[in-house]
Amino acid sequence: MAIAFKASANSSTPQQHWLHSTWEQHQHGFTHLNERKSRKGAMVLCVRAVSGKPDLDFSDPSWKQKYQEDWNRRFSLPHITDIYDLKPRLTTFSLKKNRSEAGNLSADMWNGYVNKDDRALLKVIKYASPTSAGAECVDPDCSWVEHWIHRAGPRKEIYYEPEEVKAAIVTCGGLCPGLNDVIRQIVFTLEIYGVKNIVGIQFGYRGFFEKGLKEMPVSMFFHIIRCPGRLIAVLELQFDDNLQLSRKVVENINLSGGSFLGVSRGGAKTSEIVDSIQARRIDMLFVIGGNGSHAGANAIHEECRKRKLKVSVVAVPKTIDNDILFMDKTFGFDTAVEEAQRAINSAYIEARSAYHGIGLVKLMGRSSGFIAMQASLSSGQIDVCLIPEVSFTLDGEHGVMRHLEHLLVKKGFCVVCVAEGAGQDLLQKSNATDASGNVILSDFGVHMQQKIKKHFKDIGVPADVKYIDPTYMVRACRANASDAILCTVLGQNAVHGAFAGFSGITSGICNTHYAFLPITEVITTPKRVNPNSRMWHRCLTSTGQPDFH
Ligand SMILES: Nc1ncnc2c1ncn2[C@@H]1O[C@H](COP(=O)(O)OP(=O)(O)O)[C@@H](O)[C@H]1O
Ligand SMILES: O=P(O)(O)OC[C@H]1O[C@](O)(COP(=O)(O)O)[C@@H](O)[C@@H]1O
Ligand SMILES: [Mg+2]
Repeated sequence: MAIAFKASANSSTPQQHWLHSTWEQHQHGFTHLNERKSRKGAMVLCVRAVSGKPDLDFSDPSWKQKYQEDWNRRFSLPHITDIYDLKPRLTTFSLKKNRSEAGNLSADMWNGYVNKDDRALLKVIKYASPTSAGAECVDPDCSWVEHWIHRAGPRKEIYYEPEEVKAAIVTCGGLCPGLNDVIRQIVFTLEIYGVKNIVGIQFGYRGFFEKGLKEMPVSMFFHIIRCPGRLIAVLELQFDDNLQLSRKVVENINLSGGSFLGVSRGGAKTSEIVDSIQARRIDMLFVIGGNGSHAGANAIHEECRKRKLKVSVVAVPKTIDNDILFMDKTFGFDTAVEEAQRAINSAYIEARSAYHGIGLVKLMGRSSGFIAMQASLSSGQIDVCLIPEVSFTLDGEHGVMRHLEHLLVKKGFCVVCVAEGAGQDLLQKSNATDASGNVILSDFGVHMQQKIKKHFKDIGVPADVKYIDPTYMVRACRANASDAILCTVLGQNAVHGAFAGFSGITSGICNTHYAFLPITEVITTPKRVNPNSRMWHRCLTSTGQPDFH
């Protein structure tokens, strides 16, 4: 496909405008309803939250139009034609196989492609008041404002010649159930377009430049070994530079957890990565990762633009923490919640069977308590759930300890679930970070265990504390059915996005619809549990716990 550069490249990061972040403030409960009440009254502070940006003037009759224009601009998808004069060609992705008719349309008219102007609404509730549970308002009157996002899926026209494409896949950050399902679907879909040159990058971004880590076309064997009472399939990988990723190679990788390509933290050297992309002549890069990986993917996308490389960088959000903005959920989260049930159930059984038993479970979630909240809700066995988004006190009349005393009197036992990032304000801070720059948290689970033991000893009440920290067990496993389906759609859509010519985008499920979003918009801050949301209130209803203040 012939390429001509445009005279002036568009600015590719439409962001940081006057309205930026108001939506996030609301979506993530930065103004806790109780805090608002106790300080100035709910109405006043909610308004303060949305009008935090000085340029947001609601007395301007055209504020809504300006807001929506700004929104549409922010959520427009960066495209390779922003820097190239490039004509599309008809897609090679055919939906018409063996199809004679679809609904009322003749076979000729029906094509099943997503129109480039198709949009989905991100939010569908009209809140009557800023005090409504979970209200996400733009202005003090909670006016109805449409937030449109782009629909994902195959387009009729594409911007790459499939036979000339070299596509690369990389998985970064921590493990997450479903990584292999996404890799597999990306490979399948690329092949259906007609791509023959597909490679895997080993062990995250460092696979681009670290010596000894080559592109990863591999051979794969399953060995069956027999343990007492059961058969275990062990995946053995053999590295061979001459093989390509193909349907045959990845066909069964979804049967095991982890990442077929390997993952790692750190090693985000954008310039070296793009050197490597250039040297390897990669046209499409699929980055499967969380917030950090997305920031890296966007930096790669920007650098490719700067160097005027025709490369589509498309991300797929992965994280068991479910902490990516705008997404209904990220793949792996459901599975992690399901796995967490085992730990909670064991803690319940231990506590229930002991005299004054107290079960304590710590679950992953460094900045967001979604896993702890959902696992508490789904298990129905939790009496107290503590998450990073909601502050609490341990001591005193309204503290957690007093409530545990009360539970022992009332029920004879209790079970507590804490998120990894909870109660950090009660612990000594460490300045340590991991290789990716994520802060290493103090261990609240261990602190809580010691605290409970000491408290009951001090007051002379026997308490049998059983602490369970399942750590990696909630994520080092195969995706469940619901996550496997999500992975399938997201992986396929990522390929559709790349062929449609987008770059610097991610593929997600938002308000039940599959969508493409600019990466810049999803990485502004981690998504967090909104303490004013119905879901958190449901969790409180279920546990029966009071406010610990
Ligand atoms: N702000 C950033 N810009 C560029 N790359 C980043 C950034 N933050 C993290 N990365 C890189 O992304 C990769 C994954 O990040 P990490 O935070 O470990 O996991 P996750 O993607 O799951 O959040 C790492 O290689 C890391 O170096
Ligand atoms: O020990 P590791 O591998 O760094 O992983 C721990 C972290 O992984 C997480 O699951 C999040 O990982 P990601 O950010 O990679 O999705 C956190 O909940 C937890 O703090
Ligand atoms: Mg992260």
